[in-house]
Amino acid sequence: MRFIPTTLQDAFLIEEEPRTDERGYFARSFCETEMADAGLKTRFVQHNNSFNHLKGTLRGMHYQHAPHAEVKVVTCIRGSIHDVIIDLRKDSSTYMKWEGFTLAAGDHRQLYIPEGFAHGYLTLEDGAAVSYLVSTAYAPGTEGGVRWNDPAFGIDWPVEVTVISEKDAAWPDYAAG
Ligand SMILES: Cc1cn([C@H]2C[C@H](O)[C@@H](COP(=O)(O)OP(=O)(O)O[C@H]3O[C@@H](C)C(=O)[C@@H](O)[C@H]3O)O2)c(=O)[nH]c1=O
Repeated sequence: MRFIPTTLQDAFLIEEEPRTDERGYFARSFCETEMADAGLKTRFVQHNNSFNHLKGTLRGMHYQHAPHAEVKVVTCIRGSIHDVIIDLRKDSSTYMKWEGFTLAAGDHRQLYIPEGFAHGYLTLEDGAAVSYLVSTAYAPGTEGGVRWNDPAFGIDWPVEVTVISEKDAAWPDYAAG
């Protein structure tokens, strides 16, 4: 596995290193030893899947407040998505910065998202599916969100947002502290 720094402190792209032969390939997508050596979290308590009928579906931007903050490791397992993370850690050198990544089925890439980040994604094609590990149990009362088009961040989305939940369309403007 390769751990590629992003522009955001402590967030990484994880690249698998497939070994190919006439049958296809073998690749490690999770390795406790390699991830611990890279300083990453290795204990996860949920493995979630989400499927989206249509291109232009946006989910996010979500986080859980401390002490329920989550590390997430996100993979696109069908189609492709544009995945965006925002660093909301006030003590971070990259506080309030965001970065977007295209993830596609079969690209051998995962996005490692630290605690204290908001996370969301936009589907780039119909039928896109996402699979992700989370390090902390779902705690609905502790959920927070940033609206996808909040001017405080000015996130650049590559396709039009056409499907979004009422909850995600209504997150209030971010109050920077
Ligand atoms: C996230 C989650 C939701 N649910 C329920 C609540 C609700 O009835 C239904 C759908 O929930 P949501 O609308 O919040 O699902 P969704 O918008 O897909 O939420 C997810 O978005 C992405 C971007 C993330 O980063 C995830 O952490 C998670 O917040 O599933 C669970 O039971 N367990 C869970 O862990």
